[in-house]
Amino acid sequence: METLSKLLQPIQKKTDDTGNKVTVVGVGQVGMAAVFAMLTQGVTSNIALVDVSAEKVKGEMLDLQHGSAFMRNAKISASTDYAVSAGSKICIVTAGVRQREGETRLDLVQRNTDVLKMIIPQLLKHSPDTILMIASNPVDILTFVTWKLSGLPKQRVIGSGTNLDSARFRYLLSERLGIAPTSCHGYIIGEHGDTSVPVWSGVNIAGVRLSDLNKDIGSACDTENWKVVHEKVVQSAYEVIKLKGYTSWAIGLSLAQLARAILTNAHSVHPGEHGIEDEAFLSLPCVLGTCGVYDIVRQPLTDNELQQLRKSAKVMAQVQAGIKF
Ligand SMILES: NC(=O)C1=CN([C@@H]2O[C@H](COP(=O)(O)OP(=O)(O)OC[C@H]3O[C@@H](n4cnc5c(N)ncnc54)[C@H](O)[C@@H]3O)[C@@H](O)[C@H]2O)C=CC1
Ligand SMILES: CC(=O)C(=O)O
Repeated sequence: METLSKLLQPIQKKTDDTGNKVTVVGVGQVGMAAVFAMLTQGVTSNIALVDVSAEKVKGEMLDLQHGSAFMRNAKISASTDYAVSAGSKICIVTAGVRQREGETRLDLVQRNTDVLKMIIPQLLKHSPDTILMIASNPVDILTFVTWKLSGLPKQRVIGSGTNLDSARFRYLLSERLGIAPTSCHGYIIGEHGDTSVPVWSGVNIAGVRLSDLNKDIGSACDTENWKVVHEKVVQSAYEVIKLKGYTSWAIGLSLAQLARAILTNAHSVHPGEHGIEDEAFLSLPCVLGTCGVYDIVRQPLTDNELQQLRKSAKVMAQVQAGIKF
């Protein structure tokens, strides 16, 4: 008798199905930060990695598997073959090129559209019921591209959008107010990045709106110059890219939070990408759960905030018009 048979008396065949499988396509800085956050936070116990580089994807898989005993018994698989992604509840796409110093996110659009053309049909072939979550940049436009390529209903195509910008905003508010980021409530909506819109009218601490204390907050005539907080949010990625070459930890944590909301059917509200009009995807506060986006919160906006959101949508539409599908 072999050792295994001496140890175990089989009662039934084991299944690998955990019901919470997540595939991450692109095992670069963003993909691996998201994977590490999801595994260490116990967001999923079943991760599949896919990348074009066979060596890199195998190396990342082995390195994580060697850490298994420090985590929560997750199954970690990897391949260049999309069959490894079969049965995923969520597929997160972080593959493609990133900005070099001096480039904007919009500069990446056609190169990363071409990458998505290869990836999306493969993901859907193996996981037809999946929710697609896009992080590759320019994320708003690539979420629109994914929606077009996939033919899925909008509620199942989600971009990480301004979830990251909002987290940066809350951190910077916390620094100025001396209050924890989790207790500083505020949303950035619209484009992830350069034309993002800070909803100053709703920023609050324990329900106390800062705009009731300073009616000019965030505007050009605000003598306390709070608008610099949003300016810093917009500059954040450029600053980090200049310093370390890429951004990774914050977006990894942001993706893990969105994945958790879906896998736990949390009905929690996140500024995620959604098709606000037929031809543009921009971030608005969305209620997320196991079926994807359930609702969009009807956030009251000032005329100025609405005008900025429309400007964001216009920029998106202009860039989208030039994409070759
Ligand atoms: N939405 C957000 O808030 C953020 C988005 N990003 C974006 O995420 C993307 C990835 O950034 P990084 O991880 O830093 O880049 P990276 O260069 O470190 O990794 C990209 C990975 O994609 C893989 N890849 C390329 N083409 C592929 C294909 N056709 N199929 C499968 N894998 C493929 C590469 O082999 C590489 O491993 C960029 O577009 C970047 O701009 C980055 C930070 C924040
Ligand atoms: C690169 C990028 O999109 C970010 O860190 O915001």
